[in-house]
Amino acid sequence: MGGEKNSKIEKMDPWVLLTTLLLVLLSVWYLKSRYTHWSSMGVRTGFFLPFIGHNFGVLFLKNLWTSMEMGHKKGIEFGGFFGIYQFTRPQLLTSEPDIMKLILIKDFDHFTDRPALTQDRDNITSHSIGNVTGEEWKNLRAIMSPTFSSGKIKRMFPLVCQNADTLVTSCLHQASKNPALDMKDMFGRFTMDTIASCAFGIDCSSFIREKPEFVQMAERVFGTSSFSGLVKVIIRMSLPRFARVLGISRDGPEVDFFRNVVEETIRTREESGQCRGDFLDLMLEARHQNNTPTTGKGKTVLSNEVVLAQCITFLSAGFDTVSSTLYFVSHLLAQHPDQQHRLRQELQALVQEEGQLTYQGIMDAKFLQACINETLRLYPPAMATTRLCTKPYQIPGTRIRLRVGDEVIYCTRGVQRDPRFWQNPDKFQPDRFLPHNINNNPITPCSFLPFGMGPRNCIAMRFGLMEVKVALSKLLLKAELKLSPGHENIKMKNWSIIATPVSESRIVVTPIN
Ligand code: HEM
Repeated sequence: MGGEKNSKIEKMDPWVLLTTLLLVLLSVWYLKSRYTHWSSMGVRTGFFLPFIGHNFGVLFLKNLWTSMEMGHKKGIEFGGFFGIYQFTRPQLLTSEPDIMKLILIKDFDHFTDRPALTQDRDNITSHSIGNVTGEEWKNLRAIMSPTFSSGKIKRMFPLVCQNADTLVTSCLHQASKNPALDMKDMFGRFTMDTIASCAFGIDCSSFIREKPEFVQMAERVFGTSSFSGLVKVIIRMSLPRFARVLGISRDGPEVDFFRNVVEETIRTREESGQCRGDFLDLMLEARHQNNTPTTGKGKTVLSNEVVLAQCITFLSAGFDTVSSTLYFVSHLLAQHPDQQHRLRQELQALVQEEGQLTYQGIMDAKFLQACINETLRLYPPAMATTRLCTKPYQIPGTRIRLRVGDEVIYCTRGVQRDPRFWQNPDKFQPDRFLPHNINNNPITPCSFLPFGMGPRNCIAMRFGLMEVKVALSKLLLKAELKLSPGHENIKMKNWSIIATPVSESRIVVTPIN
């Protein structure tokens, strides 16, 4: 047998042998040059596999948030920095708020971009404010920011109240048959109706109609809440050419559906001059202002295609974040009836004072804000904050030199439960966010950042908070929330990029007389 093998090798074409040897040597050289990136700067990496890098963690760990928390702990164990390879792409995880403060705020001009979800310019997402880079992002953010000012958000208060009233009526109606309601589903419908109304200018009526077309198409946009969705995102981000070959970076039919909706609405509004005060109106207003900046190519930034990209972004960035937060806060209040009682008293006092819930009353309510902050600390919907190095950067006090394209990751969930910055980090204690407690015990900068931080934070923070505050307040004024047997603990989807409760997450809703 051995002799047969030797004779096979002897018979091999010397060119084949030479090419194989060359390929092996090239692979070794390539891997060595790739995988010494962090060790050459003294950053520890722990165990990883050639070509796959640290991605094996995603395959063997139970869920995404555990991997985030482990990453944060590794960062602490390794002296503040954990060098990661996403396949061969280097990512630097830091566990230190001081470093993140430099990256997100002080030295932001070196980190203006976020790793793009897709680099394919044919994909509508590539025009999204969350994805565009450099000057294009600066221009777009400058145009869009006024759209999210408190004055403009206030104009949308009645639209949000209308949808919250429908949510409460539907909850009470369903609770009269079975009080253990699937609140993930109810909050999902409220959020969907609100985005449909505020971003697309249409009435979705998802409480009345079973799965309207808008909802079916929106669900395709949220394809990231499964394991396969997560794998697609990783491939799109790390291996864009491969993603193109596989056809997973192309727009799906849902984009055509939303394009038709947006173009039709724009046409109707331009013809009729009708205004609803929603995001679409505000973007059209910005477009019609003479001073609309242009891109380097002389194209208007807010073309129909760009407006469509932002509407789809509001849908993807604003759906799970808001509906999950509503679920988490309701669950935590059902778990802590004393805190629920305190919050209801604050809301009842507001109504007594003003005769009804007002925008200002809700936005100024201190204990309401504290309960939501504490929920967002324990369950931040976006589990990590990421930035891309856009200008070479030496991290002060270290040997770490970041090159253009290197990625920095910070585990929001890890730092927000880090005992170095929070007492009783896993306990729900809204009081820690009351103004007098913050004055006595200030929050470490960058240890609480559910909406990100710095110039590229969540542009819609005020709007998202308003949605959560309005829906929660209206619900608590009409109903008591209690834990449902079998649903005592929050169960989360394992592979959703946005922290999301599993389907059929129930809470008992009892009307208050
Ligand atoms: C509770 C609700 C929400 C939470 C916790 C949340 C959280 C976040 C976070 C963590 C980021 C990244 C920030 C950073 O990198 O520093 C972000 C960005 C963003 N969010 Fe939100 N978000 C919420 C609601 C919304 C809503 C309702 C919308 C749209 C209507 C929205 C639109 C966006 C957009 C467009 C960006 C990208 C901004 C940019 O790159 O300039 N978010 N959000």
